[in-house]
Amino acid sequence: MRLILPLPGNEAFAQRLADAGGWEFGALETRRFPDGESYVRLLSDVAGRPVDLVGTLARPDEGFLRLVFAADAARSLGARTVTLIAPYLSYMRQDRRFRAGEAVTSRSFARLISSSFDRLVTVDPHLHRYPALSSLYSIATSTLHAAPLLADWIAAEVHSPLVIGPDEESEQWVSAIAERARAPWTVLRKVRHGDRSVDVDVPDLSAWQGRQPVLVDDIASSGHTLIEAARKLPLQAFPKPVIAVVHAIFADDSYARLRTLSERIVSTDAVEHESNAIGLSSLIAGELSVAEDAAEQLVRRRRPPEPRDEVEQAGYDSFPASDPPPWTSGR
Ligand SMILES: O=P(O)(O)OC[C@H]1O[C@H](OP(=O)(O)OP(=O)(O)O)[C@H](O)[C@@H]1O
Repeated sequence: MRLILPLPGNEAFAQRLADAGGWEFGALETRRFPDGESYVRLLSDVAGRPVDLVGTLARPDEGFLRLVFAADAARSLGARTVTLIAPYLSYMRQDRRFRAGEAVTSRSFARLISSSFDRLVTVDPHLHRYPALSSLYSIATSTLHAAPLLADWIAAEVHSPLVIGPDEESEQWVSAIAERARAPWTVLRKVRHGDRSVDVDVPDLSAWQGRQPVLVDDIASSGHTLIEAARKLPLQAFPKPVIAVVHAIFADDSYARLRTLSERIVSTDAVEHESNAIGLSSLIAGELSVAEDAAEQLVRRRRPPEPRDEVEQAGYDSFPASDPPPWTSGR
């Protein structure tokens, strides 16, 4: 049976995923040594099983090493496959060198993840200049889409909506949501000047007067794109917009600011946030169930297991492990 293992902070989502698929919900122990290094211990038997590490990657720098340590531990303890379930995939926006000398972090991050996992499952990654995750990641990838769920939420909750995307690049995504929600749609024009600096230009929307604007976006990061758009819509005598996003990062005080500028804010649970109203666990569980065989075939080409080291040969590679592990004492 699949084993769902949550990274710290992802327990609630992982539990919903395990429940949706009828899979075992496992546990990891993590802590910091006094010197700041990470300690990771798997508390569930992984040998011979497909193991799914669940960790949304908002604020990835904080937990990245323990994610890799957990994956490598699962692999060296005999997991059949090790999958990363990252409902939000980080480091997708620095997809080229915008200025001389910059690190193209999307490539480096993909290489690091690909070296520890067999497979990646994610939802609406910010694929702007990459055609697909497979052009970036060297492991099996599944890209899932929240657009139908957003559309169904809009159709059920908003009377007479007008679906609005923040920039011209969102046109395809926004039109698909609007079509399913049986609503008209349009896009605004956005120019980004910096991390927290964007201009949003609202074209003449008078043809849709009387409708409830619904701003949709893939990510609310600094929140400034949505803040600018929400500030400007009432200038054309529209009511405050409803806002629906996939990835609710909402850095700094952007959520509080947006609440004053909007009628309602909702998000998927890809990133845990108080605005979460649209669950993704069934979508992901469906993908894991349907694609299980195909995915396992794809990952057969995984590299051979790492050589067992001396500590493992001393007898601590089988479950349950001795408690406490002697080599961690005295640190
Ligand atoms: O909350 P914010 O900090 O404003 O960021 C969110 C916005 O940024 C992204 O696009 P981006 O402007 O990076 O454009 P891109 O499509 O060129 O990557 C994303 O699609 C959102 O529209």
